[in-house]
Amino acid sequence: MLHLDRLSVSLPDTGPIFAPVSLVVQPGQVATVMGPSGVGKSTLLDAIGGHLAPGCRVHGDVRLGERSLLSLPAERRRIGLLFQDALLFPHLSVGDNLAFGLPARVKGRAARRTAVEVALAQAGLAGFHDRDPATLSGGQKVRAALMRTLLAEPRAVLLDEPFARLDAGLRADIRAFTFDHARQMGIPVLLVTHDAEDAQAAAGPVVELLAAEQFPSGFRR
Ligand SMILES: Nc1ncnc2c1ncn2[C@@H]1O[C@H](COP(=O)(O)OP(=O)(O)OP(=O)(O)O)[C@@H](O)[C@H]1O
Repeated sequence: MLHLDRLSVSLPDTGPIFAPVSLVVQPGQVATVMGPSGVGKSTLLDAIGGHLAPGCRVHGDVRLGERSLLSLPAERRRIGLLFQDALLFPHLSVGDNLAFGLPARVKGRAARRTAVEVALAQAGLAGFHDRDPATLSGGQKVRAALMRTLLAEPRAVLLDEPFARLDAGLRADIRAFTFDHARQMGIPVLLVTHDAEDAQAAAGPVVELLAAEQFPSGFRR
């Protein structure tokens, strides 16, 4: 279970930028965060993943199970991330991108290659191991990047508008593919989107981030 408990973020020179948000995401559930552009949705995900810029401060708490994540560095939180941009490392082949996500305990060239080939096949990308990521279509890139994220066996996944660049028909397919895979892993998923159809398809709780100034005073700590 991913639990946001009155979570907000201060930037280096500001008070909290959005009103505190509380949310429980159960394993296998996809929750949605919506809100106007610039309100702080990506910043919220950065706070959960441990990727805030120096000088930013987190208010409230983020727990995975019973454990607060806030004292852990990003690499120990085991939170998977999937963004709209920079989905794949351009200097690595598609297969090596997926291998990058594999945990160290999958040892040996052959075992790692097999794990990657299985994931590529699951993503409908059999035979794509040696392809340059630049040659993939938008939907193929999202599927490959999702598999890289899931191969790392994350304990929760954060999705920051990963479908935004896809056209409408493809978007529904890739969205279903993403949610199905995340649900199969039985982990909590948090989706940032501007699209009400994304939120409907996610079928989990929806929270709307409000700018802090819309929130009654007395919140600043
Ligand atoms: N490290 C930082 N230093 C200063 N300001 C920052 C920093 N990171 C984010 N911001 C600012 O914080 C605010 C929230 O940005 P964020 O990208 O989280 O919004 P968003 O809701 O995800 O927007 P969009 O929907 O347009 O992607 C913006 O005003 C942004 O410029």
